[in-house]
Amino acid sequence: MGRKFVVGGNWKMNGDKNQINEIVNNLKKGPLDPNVEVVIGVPAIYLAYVKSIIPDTIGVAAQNCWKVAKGAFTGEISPAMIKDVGCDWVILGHSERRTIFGEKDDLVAEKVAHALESGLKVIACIGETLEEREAGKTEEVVFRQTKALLPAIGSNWDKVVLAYEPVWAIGTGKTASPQQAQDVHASLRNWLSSNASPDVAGAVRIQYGGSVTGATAKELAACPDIDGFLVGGASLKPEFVDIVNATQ
Ligand SMILES: O=C(CO)COP(=O)(O)O
Repeated sequence: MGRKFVVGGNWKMNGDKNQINEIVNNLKKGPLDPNVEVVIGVPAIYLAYVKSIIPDTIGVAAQNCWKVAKGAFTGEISPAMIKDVGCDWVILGHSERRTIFGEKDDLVAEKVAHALESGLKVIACIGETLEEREAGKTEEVVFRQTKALLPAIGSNWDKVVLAYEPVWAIGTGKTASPQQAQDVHASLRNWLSSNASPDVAGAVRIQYGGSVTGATAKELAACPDIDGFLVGGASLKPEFVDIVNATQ
């Protein structure tokens, strides 16, 4: 036990230098709970800029990367490049990558494997659609997505944070209830105990993502198997500080 709370801000394809300056100033002003790990997911083109103005206590993540170090892959970036500009994290398998860009479980796994081999830490996203939830398939989907990651992660679980993001809750204003989120987190941890190891299950941090706000964060954060958040829209706003501080 003793999992350190970890809050990610996924800016998605938002922000320009002016807005980034505002967000970073707000984070500097905080105050941010020193017991919480904070990682911001930045558009690739601004990674180096953000890294140059953000305090070292805040992690910086790319929102995607490719599965090899270099080569003829026009438009892609590699984990080696992310590291080269001083960043330590990448978000992989986000539902927007899966649905809009057609990324399947096996591609996400290849990306996770290469990112970890390259020395990046990974926020790996999983989560069911509304249709899957209504068909009673939430666990099946989340277990399938996680199973694909097991060989990719291997013994690197200490470099991985899982983000459970039900697709129906993302950007919709429909936050999962604390009970709904807790139930999935607990059953995922249970599944990991049998399919990875009890140690992994006990240690891995599972974030919840999907319409988290300053108003909903505290109750969610109080759930025993919720170890942090991956925040979209609210990570662009001053209330992100309240979300970081939700366990206080
Ligand atoms: O997709 C998300 C974070 O990765 C969640 O987005 P919202 O917080 O905007 O719903």
